[in-house]
Amino acid sequence: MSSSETHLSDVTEPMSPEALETRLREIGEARYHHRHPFQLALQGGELDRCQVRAWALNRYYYQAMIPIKDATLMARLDDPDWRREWRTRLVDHDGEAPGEGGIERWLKLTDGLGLDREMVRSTRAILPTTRFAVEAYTHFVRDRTLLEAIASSLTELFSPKVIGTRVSGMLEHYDFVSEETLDYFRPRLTQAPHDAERALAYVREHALRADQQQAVLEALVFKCDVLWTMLDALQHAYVEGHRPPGAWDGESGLIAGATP
Ligand SMILES: O=C(O)c1cc(C(=O)O)c2c(n1)C(=O)C(=O)c1cc(C(=O)O)[nH]c1-2
Repeated sequence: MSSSETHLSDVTEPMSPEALETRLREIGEARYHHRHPFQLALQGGELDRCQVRAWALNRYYYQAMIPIKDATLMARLDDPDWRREWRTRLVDHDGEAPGEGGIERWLKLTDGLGLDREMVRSTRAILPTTRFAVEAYTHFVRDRTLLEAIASSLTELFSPKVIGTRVSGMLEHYDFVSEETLDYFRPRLTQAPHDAERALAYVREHALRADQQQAVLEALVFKCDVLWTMLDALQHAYVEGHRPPGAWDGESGLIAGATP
């Protein structure tokens, strides 16, 4: 691994917006979860049904907390134009009515995998690391500058590619998933590029000083670490077999009639 991948070199002089964007994209290339072994195993068909269920169960907590994170961020935006822009994210996840939106579509994924909704929604069986990582993200957005909070969403610049690879790999390799089960991801392929483009425009416009640019780069590194850590936890518990006490046992909380 080259030093540019392992260390974030300090920003000493202000960069142009183009140079800043290049640095952000380099960070994504080196640190985004498209490189994680669990993601590679998921898309490569190397996981069993229990491991795929564990992924969907844990990722539900991320989905459920994203609108809370975005509501926190929105409350800090004093410009109505930006609030209007940001609120589409809430609608994307919560829908306009019960039964709509991204959280509901994620539950269709966990339904399709045979997981009981009450168990999924309660989040009681998720890994402690999943909880800590997702909370770290929501706290970061609450506590850091607005610029850093917005920059931390920039992982979405890289999500359409990993989603495309994940969906096609899962459809190819697992007979227990279908296009319908993976329907969550379809709208993300248009929502994510729109959201990321707006967040990037904000960052390019507002990160002008060297210290601001440094903070933006570090915010993206932080968010890559959040996503990476969530997959590390799944790898440790469900691939290497070190399941922490209280985490889903791979057997309970299944819908009646689901394949064990
Ligand atoms: O499937 C993925 O790999 C992936 C990654 C990310 C991301 O990069 O944070 C998000 C999503 N999906 C996603 O579905 C989503 O709604 C989302 C919101 C955000 C955010 O930080 O506000 N990231 C992501």
